[in-house]
Amino acid sequence: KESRAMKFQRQHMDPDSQSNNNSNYCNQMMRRRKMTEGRCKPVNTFVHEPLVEVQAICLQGNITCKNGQSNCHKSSSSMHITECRLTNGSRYPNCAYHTSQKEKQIIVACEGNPYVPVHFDASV
Ligand SMILES: Nc1ncnc2c1ncn2[C@@H]1O[C@H](C(=O)NS(=O)(=O)C[C@H]2[C@@H](O)[C@H](n3ccc(=O)[nH]c3=O)O[C@@H]2CO)[C@@H](O)[C@H]1O
Repeated sequence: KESRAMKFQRQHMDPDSQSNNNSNYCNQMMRRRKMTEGRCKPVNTFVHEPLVEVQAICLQGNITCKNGQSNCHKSSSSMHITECRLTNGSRYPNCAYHTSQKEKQIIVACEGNPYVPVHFDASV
């Protein structure tokens, strides 16, 4: 069974590619990382920073998550990210995404021992 930490890495980590303005990046990556099976995941962010940098976010002060839990943490600096957003016209199984690259601080929820990111909450 895939751990929550590994699921976070599968869904949100892409340290090897520069922030991508290739308009097909999201179409390819959402499939490759298995977020278009059964349904098209509506919104997903990939982070183009080293894993250790994203894991270090969990050491930042606690803030409130969208779901009210207080195990969220905000990155101290902005990070290179790519936001994938489903286009209005896309119909499963043809999941078509807008690709937009940004530099924003990110908010993740952390859990476990070791205390690591398990959920992407938002970018600000
Ligand atoms: N505090 C917590 N602590 C621990 N766990 C927590 C906590 N909160 C939730 N989980 C769990 O996480 C799991 C999960 O998949 N949550 S999810 O909201 O659907 C994820 C969002 C995110 O993937 C994506 N998104 C969204 C915005 C954006 O900019 N970029 C972007 O990528 O869209 C998704 C839907 O918004 C679920 O099992 C829930 O129980």
